[in-house]
Amino acid sequence: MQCTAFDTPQADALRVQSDALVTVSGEGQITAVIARDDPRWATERARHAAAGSLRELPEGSYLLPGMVDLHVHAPQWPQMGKALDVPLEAWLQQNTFPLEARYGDETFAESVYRPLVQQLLANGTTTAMYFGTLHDSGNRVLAEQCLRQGQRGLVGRVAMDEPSQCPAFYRDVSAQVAIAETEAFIETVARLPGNAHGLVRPVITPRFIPSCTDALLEGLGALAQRTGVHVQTHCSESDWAHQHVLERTGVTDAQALHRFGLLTRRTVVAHANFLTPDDVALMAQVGASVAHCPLSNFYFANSVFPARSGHAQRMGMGLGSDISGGYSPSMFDACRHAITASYALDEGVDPDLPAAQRGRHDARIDHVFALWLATAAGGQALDLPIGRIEAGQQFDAIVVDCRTPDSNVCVWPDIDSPADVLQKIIYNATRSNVAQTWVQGALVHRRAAA
Ligand SMILES: Nc1nc2[nH]cnc2c(=O)[nH]1
Repeated sequence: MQCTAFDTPQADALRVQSDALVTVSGEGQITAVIARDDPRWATERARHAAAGSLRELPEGSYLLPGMVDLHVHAPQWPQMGKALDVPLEAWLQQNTFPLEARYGDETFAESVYRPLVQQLLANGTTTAMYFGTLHDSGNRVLAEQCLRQGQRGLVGRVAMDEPSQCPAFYRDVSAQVAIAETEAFIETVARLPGNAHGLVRPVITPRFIPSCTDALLEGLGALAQRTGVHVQTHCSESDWAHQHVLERTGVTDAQALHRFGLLTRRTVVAHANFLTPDDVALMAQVGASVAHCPLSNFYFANSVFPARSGHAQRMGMGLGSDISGGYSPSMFDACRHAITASYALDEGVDPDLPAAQRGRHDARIDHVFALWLATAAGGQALDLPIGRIEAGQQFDAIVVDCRTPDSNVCVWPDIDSPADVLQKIIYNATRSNVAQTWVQGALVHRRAAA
């Protein structure tokens, strides 16, 4: 592909590769990114042009790494954009558990998961880490939809067995059953037809400590240690959730998860707003990561996740939409919310306080950091070679077209530098700018012609 590519190899480093040739193997791996002034550029371009394998992006279109959404509740898709006026603990019981309980019905699961995967691809999300439900059949439908539509998916069979927190209609009958079914789902995913390259992966998924018994957490921790598969859960999300775990276990979420064997290099904990300094050090030491969900944090988390300081302390992190605690499927929106949230944390929000006491300074992140969170950092969190446009990475990428007639990204070529264009993309791109979505070298979504 002959294109101008933007990516962020590090948190504060934007890389612009202008008019480069990105070459991709038959297996979908980037084999080289050849700069315009490299002597190989002309010969490689001519070779691909003669073979009919050259794609040239038009003026005004740019290549970006595909978006990595580290936290999506797939069964909550029908609930996106509503029911956000109650606190987390009420929202779970009143709205979310009754909806999630329906996914034993495969037809219903298909009617939700097919458009979900389609819409996320259309928004530029090439990798999603999904919470499913308790139901083997529904979770299999989700994994199959990822495979069929070509999305990189990490799919978790949710485990939750604590009777005081989970209603009888949506609860594992025992820790043993939840552990056995999680293990069976790991096998199911490995054996899915068409999944030989591991495009879809299973995830061990205790919902969060309040909804799991110690026996379940211990069993899933042992399974994580034995299999090495990814782990996802929620951690210290809100005042209520954080206090609940402190009272029940005597330690913080992160420390309890560690004791249970659930904090690994391949663990992603969502939210994590109330991590203590010791928790951050523990996360960094283990190599576990946070799915920063800036939008849903405004509704449920009572605070802003301090991404800048967590990164300074070498803790892994990426971005999550947290559908449907977050109401937007767009990772461009997640980038914007992450930036806005960081400004709110930095400046503070209560005008009655003196300026010096209002905020937590040095908390701001910018659009480059936000793009890094949504791409390279997400890939690093998942321990997968995705998120950058360079040799050795998978060709998971999106083409952003700034000249589509309904674009909110307005570029003036004689005023805007390439870095300005990228900034405008992060602030103003919508789904209508996502012209193409590529996963592992395959074109998996193309915007419909206007
Ligand atoms: N945001 C969010 N937090 C949770 N904590 C436990 N379950 C959930 C969930 O579904 N969404």
